[in-house]
Amino acid sequence: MTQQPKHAADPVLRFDDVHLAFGQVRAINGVSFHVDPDELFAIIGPNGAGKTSVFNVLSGVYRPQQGRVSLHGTDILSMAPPAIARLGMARTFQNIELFANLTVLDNLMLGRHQHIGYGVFSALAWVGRARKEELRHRRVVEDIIDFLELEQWRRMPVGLLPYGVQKRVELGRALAMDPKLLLLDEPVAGMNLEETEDMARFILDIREDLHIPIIMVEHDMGLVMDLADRILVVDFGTPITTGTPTQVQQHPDVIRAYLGGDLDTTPDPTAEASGTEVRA
Ligand SMILES: Nc1ncnc2c1ncn2[C@@H]1O[C@H](COP(=O)(O)OP(=O)(O)OP(=O)(O)O)[C@@H](O)[C@H]1O
Repeated sequence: MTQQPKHAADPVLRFDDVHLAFGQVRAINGVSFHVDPDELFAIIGPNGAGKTSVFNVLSGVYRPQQGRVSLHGTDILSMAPPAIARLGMARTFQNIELFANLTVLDNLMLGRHQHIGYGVFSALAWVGRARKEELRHRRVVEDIIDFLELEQWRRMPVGLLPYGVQKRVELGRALAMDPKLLLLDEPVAGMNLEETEDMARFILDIREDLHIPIIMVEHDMGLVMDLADRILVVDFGTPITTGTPTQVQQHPDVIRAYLGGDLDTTPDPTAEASGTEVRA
């Protein structure tokens, strides 16, 4: 995996006054934020608030009617999803999107080839070079397997693995793309407590050891408050506030938008999963 230098620099991402509507539905209504190098930035909001729409704009799936979005200074709004991915925007999904019949190793290799690979013609013309490239990709993938502690499952078809491990493989596939910015869409949804704790540790390691900035959309408020440097709160597509976890938790509009009550982040002892959903 490419280690990215730690430096105080321009934001990695600028998302500036973006508007996206589907007919009468304003999915994103004047949202602006930036992500700094090494930052773990979270986006929270009730169901239908527009969080996934922001990710779909970032990965080129949705094209907004208004606004500017740039990754390391490059305008991405006119680019197609594969080009944005090649630029370094890697994503995991709410619902796992892996090849269930392929092994962990093959899923990760595919993730790498899809976005970085060499063409058939270079393979024919430069057999030696292509082989070297292949070995290099293989080493990167092996590093990711070590990093995410996936050794014991490396030769197993992904479809046979426990849910939490499949989510980890998906994270690995995103890492295989050498991301400049990692988008995590509900990384712990549906996980039990142990799986959630494992995932939290890997997310922190990605930021601290690999220095890859992250945007995370997540409903588990305990996790968000523990991990995020800053949080953007949206409701009905409209930004409510951006701030540190403490600032956000105390913001009256945030409390109102969520519940008309407390933004409770203490674990629910009756909950089976990680149990830190926002509760009334
Ligand atoms: N392709 C689409 N066509 C029509 N409406 C859409 C489309 N995508 C999103 N929307 C609408 O935009 C709004 C925001 O949806 P979005 O999925 O971004 O919310 P969300 O915050 O991610 O919700 P959740 O937490 O439930 O995943 C919703 O009203 C949704 O129905």
